[in-house]
Amino acid sequence: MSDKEHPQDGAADADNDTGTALVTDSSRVLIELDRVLAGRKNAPPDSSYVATLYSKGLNKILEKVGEECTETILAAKDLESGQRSGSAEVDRLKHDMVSETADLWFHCMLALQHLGCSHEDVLRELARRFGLSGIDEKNSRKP
Ligand SMILES: N=c1c2ncn([C@@H]3O[C@H](COP(=O)(O)OP(=O)(O)OP(=O)(O)O)[C@@H](O)[C@H]3O)c2ncn1[C@@H]1O[C@H](COP(=O)(O)O)[C@@H](O)[C@H]1O
Repeated sequence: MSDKEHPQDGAADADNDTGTALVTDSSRVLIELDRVLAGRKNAPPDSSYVATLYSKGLNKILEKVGEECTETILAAKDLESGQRSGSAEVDRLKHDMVSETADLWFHCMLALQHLGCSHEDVLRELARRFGLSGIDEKNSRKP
């Protein structure tokens, strides 16, 4: 089912130019994607990829997060070992790394939405940590 068949998506009906414009505003694309993910909760289970994963439940969503995590690790290893290849090959390996990371981020956002959280909660946590040394932050987690 296309976005046109999900009226709750609103701006997702826009053409590919919108997708290109969103790349220049990284928080905007997360906001728009979260809005689509939230809307899919009311969609029939077999009407889209996201609706299908919601209907299959948390274990299936987490299985996808795990798969995408593994695929991201493999892409990172391939990119590192291909660094001395020709530039066209390095470009391809970088593209694979970015693509797998996008899959991972997407499925993490889906897991967050399924559990009543959103990317904004994660951004707030990153903002809270910003400027705090990793060692100090780790120590602050200890009871
Ligand atoms: N950003 C994404 C996105 N990134 C990755 N994917 C899907 O995530 C899946 C990645 O899993 P795999 O690489 O394992 O591919 P697969 O073999 O097809 O998956 P399986 O059959 O193994 O489950 C692919 O089906 C991708 O299409 C995404 N699907 C949807 N979105 C966004 O979510 C919106 C809603 O999607 P629908 O619910 O499908 O309309 C879309 O408009 C997009 O903005």
